[in-house]
Amino acid sequence: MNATERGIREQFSLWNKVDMRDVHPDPEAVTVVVGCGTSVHIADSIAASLNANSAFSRAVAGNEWTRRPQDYVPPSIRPNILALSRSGESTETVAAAIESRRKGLYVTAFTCAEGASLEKNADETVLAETHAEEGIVMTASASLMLLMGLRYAGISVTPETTAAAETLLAEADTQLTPLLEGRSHFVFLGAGALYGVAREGSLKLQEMSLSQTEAHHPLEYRHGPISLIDDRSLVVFLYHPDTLEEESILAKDLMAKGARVLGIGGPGTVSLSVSEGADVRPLVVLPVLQLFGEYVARSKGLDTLAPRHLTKVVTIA
Ligand SMILES: N[C@@H]1[C@@H](O)[C@H](O)[C@@H](COP(=O)(O)O)O[C@@H]1O
Repeated sequence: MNATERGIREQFSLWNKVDMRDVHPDPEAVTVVVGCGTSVHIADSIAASLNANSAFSRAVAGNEWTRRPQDYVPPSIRPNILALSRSGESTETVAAAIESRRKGLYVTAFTCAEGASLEKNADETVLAETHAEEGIVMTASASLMLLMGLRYAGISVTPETTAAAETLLAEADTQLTPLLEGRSHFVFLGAGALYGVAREGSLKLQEMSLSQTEAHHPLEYRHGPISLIDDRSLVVFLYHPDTLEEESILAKDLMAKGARVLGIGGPGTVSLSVSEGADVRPLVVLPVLQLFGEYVARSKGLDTLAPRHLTKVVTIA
């Protein structure tokens, strides 16, 4: 087992160590959540969770926030910034924090890197302890920042949530191999706060297994992308409990067209049940998406420790 896979399987003990102290959004302010790569996908789930808990928020990619903030939030609004970065050194995220503070905006950082540039350029920082040996691909660190974001949004993440995620991963572990056989077209579907993690599942699969993948809101899939479905398709369906019925009808339709469906929290060729509620579901399902990438990589004979063309941190001179 390489460090990437170990990071996925052994992350749960870290979840229960996260200390959030009293870090919460200002309910009167808009919160812009910034990051790059995995961190901006996690940001998307956090922003959805903040909105659902009455704190207006949106996720913006680091460089977009630095270069054209007016395209995301009107200049008359002065948002607070939540910056996410495992390394604390991604150029675009650090630049977004610096530029935000230059304008007098309050910056909170979630990171795994104590003393890095992001912490130095934030008003407050919450640190997560991750595996020192985590590889290029973000796994436990992504889960930890999502957990922190859910707590930031006021959602209760308890040891029971951790246990539910661990049980789900163990169940997935026994079911994934037969699903993959003959499949080369991968789709991730998720609604609301599950959309960010659907995108993250898709990114994980690209990074780990060099596969072409896509992520969509479930009912958007009928509006064009469905034309690609055939007997090479594998759809990872992250069911939202509020829209289970309409999503189940879509899954049935996809299976009738030849797709296999990994149904997480709903029906599929393989169905995994999720005991926890909608608010923590993005976190509970995330390790399964990480393990999915590992399985597809293994089926292609690829090592996920150091995927081609990727570095752990992207710094731009
Ligand atoms: N290859 C890594 C990605 O896996 C990571 O998601 C991104 C953001 O990193 P960080 O969270 O450290 O800012 O950086 C690089 O592109």
